[in-house]
Amino acid sequence: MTEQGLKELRDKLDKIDNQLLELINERMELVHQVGVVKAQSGGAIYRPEREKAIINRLVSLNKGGRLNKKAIEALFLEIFAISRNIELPENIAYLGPEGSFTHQAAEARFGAMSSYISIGSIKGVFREVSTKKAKFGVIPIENSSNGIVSDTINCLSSYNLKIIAEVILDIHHTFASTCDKVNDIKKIYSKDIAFDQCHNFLENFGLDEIEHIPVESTTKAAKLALSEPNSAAICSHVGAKLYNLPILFENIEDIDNNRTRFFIISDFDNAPSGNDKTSILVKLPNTPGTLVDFLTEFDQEGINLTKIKSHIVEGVSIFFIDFDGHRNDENIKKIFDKHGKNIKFLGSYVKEIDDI
Ligand SMILES: C=C(O[C@@H]1C=C(C(=O)O)C=C[C@H]1O)C(=O)O
Repeated sequence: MTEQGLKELRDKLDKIDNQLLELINERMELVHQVGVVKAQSGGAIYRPEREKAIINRLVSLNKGGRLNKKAIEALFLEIFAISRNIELPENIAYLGPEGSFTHQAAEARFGAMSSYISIGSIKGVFREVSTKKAKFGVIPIENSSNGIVSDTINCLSSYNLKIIAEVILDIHHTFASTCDKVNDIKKIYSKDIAFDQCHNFLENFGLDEIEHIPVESTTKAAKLALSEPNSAAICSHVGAKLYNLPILFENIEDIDNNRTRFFIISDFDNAPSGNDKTSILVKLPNTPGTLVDFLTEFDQEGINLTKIKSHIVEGVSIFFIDFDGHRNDENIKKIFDKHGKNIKFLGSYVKEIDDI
């Protein structure tokens, strides 16, 4: 391509950017007006079901262009996040530290312009949202290799907050160190579950015999590995970058679909989107057949169960259950009417995935 050809293309791009800027500003003006209506009526700013409907509509409209679904989603989620900040700037508390996978999940949904507060414990995140220091909280609920996160279930049981969205993140670990040679590494820092998830890698490189030091987070592991000679960290790409720790190997996890599901919690209920999931906690009498009877009712009402996990909270056995549909659906209402006293409703939210 000639210099002239390149200049012409760039001139065209500049024109399109000018139009985009004008259109986005026009959009933000309307968003501001929506914000004023919401402020008058006390309506929730974040409407995940509306955002999902917009993305679905745009994806189905998009025939033949170069943008795929993932690109449309990434573009518009960022626009929505900026929109919400124009309606009302809001804080997001996440399970830290900075650079944690939960931080990544939070940024995937709330974009670059939101204000984030890193909190050291899951309970702390619930507290921030309950006391209204943050409008939203982001916490992990389960990982495909390590199962359910007990602290999150305990807090969902004891706090009166709602799950308003789920976020699924592919979890990749990196092996990072200031050492050039793997043989020079004498100790490895990481979070306990990350060691478990990278067992094959450690064995293949003869790193399973050296000292493994579990610390609270993979970000802290990166920080420690930077300051100590002959050490390494198993951490996220973002964590290594945060401390400028050289990455020796990427994607060292044993299974390639290592995923974590996160919940976004807040203080309001979502309207139905047409493709929702509902989560509940159920406490049933400890007598034979009660669980089977309870689950049979879902079958009779044609409700598709997607997850059931038993869990002990303060010595009492409870069940964490996910199923398709919204709390306002007629068949789901029937279950709540009948078993309301045994059920704690945790939230109905846009379904991102069947199961992890
Ligand atoms: C503008 C609104 O508020 C938020 C921003 C949206 C947007 O930018 O389109 C959509 C849903 C809400 O999360 C709205 O509710 O319509």
